[in-house]
Amino acid sequence: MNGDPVVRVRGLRTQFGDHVVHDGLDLDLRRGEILGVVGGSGTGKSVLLRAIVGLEACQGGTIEVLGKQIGTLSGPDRRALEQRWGVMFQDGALFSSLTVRENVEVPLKAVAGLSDAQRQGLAELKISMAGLPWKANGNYPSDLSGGMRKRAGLARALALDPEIVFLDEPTAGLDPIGASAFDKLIVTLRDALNLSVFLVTHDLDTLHACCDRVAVLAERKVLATGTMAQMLQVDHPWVHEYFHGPRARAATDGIPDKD
Ligand SMILES: Nc1ncnc2c1ncn2[C@@H]1O[C@H](COP(=O)(O)OP(=O)(O)OP(=O)(O)O)[C@@H](O)[C@H]1O
Repeated sequence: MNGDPVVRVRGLRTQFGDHVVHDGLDLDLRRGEILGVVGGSGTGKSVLLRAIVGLEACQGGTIEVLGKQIGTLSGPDRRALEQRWGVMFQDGALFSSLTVRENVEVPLKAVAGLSDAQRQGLAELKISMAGLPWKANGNYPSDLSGGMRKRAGLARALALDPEIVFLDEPTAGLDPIGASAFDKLIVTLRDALNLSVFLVTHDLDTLHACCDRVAVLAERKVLATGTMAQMLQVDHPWVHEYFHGPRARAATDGIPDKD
């Protein structure tokens, strides 16, 4: 990991009507890191993710991804940049009428020159990298458990060999064993594929197991960033309660600090 940011957000402002979600928000995602983005419900974690990938309009500030400023790119440049990241939305956002393999093939259709067989082969590879069994290729999303649907969403996010992966609450709704397996998968894939990972979560276990740094959203901005150990020193009521509360103590029990 080095200090070179692959995502650089400065002075971001987003709002819906009169409701200002972010105001003067600054954030970096460094190359090769797993950054956990936390905050209370409604603090704008998902809106931030969507703004970075260009799915949400911004009312101020700048967002650079891989050195390119989102919002100033021509159509072809924008599409080329979009191929360098993958997004896993909270519910997987899979097409219900397509099999898992067909879902993963969707982004691959943007790649010119791939035969049907090559596209299928690549999709099957990503599905297996996401830890799904072979037979899942032909399953429809409705045939899958919640955890398997998340893995299918992850396979689709990996389809184009991205440099950055955005994960929106990847362990929400999973049982603790499934969540822990997913945490390990994220770290394994980051290491194997040299990914930079922007990970929105409420899950303290995930923060401990995966994240190199944490960014806390509160009061419409990023209030604090740092390692888990540094978060314990932050003197702010919400941050203190989150990182020192009973759930935090349960999550840290027996787990050594990352640093
Ligand atoms: N399309 C929209 N129109 C109006 N308001 C919106 C829209 N999308 C999000 N919001 C509002 O923006 C705020 C931030 O939403 P967001 O989904 O980013 O929160 P969050 O931090 O991800 O919350 P949670 O942890 O509960 O998922 C919320 O108040 C939400 O109601």
